[in-house]
Amino acid sequence: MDVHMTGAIVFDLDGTLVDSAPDLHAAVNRMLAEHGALPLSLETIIGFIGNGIPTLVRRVMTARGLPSSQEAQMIQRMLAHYNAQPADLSRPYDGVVNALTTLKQAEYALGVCTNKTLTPAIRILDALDLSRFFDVVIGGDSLPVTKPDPAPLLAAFAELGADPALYVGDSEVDAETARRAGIRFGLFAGGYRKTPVEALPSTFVFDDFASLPAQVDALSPA
Ligand SMILES: O=C(O)COP(=O)(O)O
Ligand SMILES: [Mg+2]
Repeated sequence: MDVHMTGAIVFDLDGTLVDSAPDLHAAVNRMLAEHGALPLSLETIIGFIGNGIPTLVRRVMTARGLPSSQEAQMIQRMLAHYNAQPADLSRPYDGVVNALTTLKQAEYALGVCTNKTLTPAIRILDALDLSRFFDVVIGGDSLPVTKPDPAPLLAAFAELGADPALYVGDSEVDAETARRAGIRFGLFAGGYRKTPVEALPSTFVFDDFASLPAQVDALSPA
């Protein structure tokens, strides 16, 4: 990889670096069971991921017809369940560790910008031995606003202090965030997106992390 290419790359977490839906699903169903409500399927929960845990809980409550007066308490219970077991079932996608290793060796500064609450985000990165790659992690509660507002992504790049080369994410929210931030976007097609890839603005699309370093190398200098 050419030295002149080196800059900063920021990654989304859920559905991009890590297949985290199984632990979110388990925590949701533990929370629902406490309230005497029926469980929801993994597929349903995947459709609710992308805008952070408070929004996930609101979507779950709507699906189960639970009164919004219980919202604050349910968000608190969800966080308690999820923080206790954030990475029992979650795994990095194939090729993620090798791709991060290659990009780090090429002296890219790497960061994470997720809408997931910061505490479980850091616990997951630690549990899956991914924290060592990242110099900054911005969570859904790090700033007063969340993605698709561009502020969290711009804050991640500002902390990294290198030229923004690329944002990598899996969802509609990520594509919109990159567009509003004016930063190139690599769309991982293997995550939790609901829209066809053609409908989302991206610099490139990839479905295998083994191909990511070469895609980054092919970009013009940041
Ligand atoms: O927690 C969510 O809902 C989404 O998290 P993400 O921004 O890492 O995809
Ligand atoms: Mg995501």
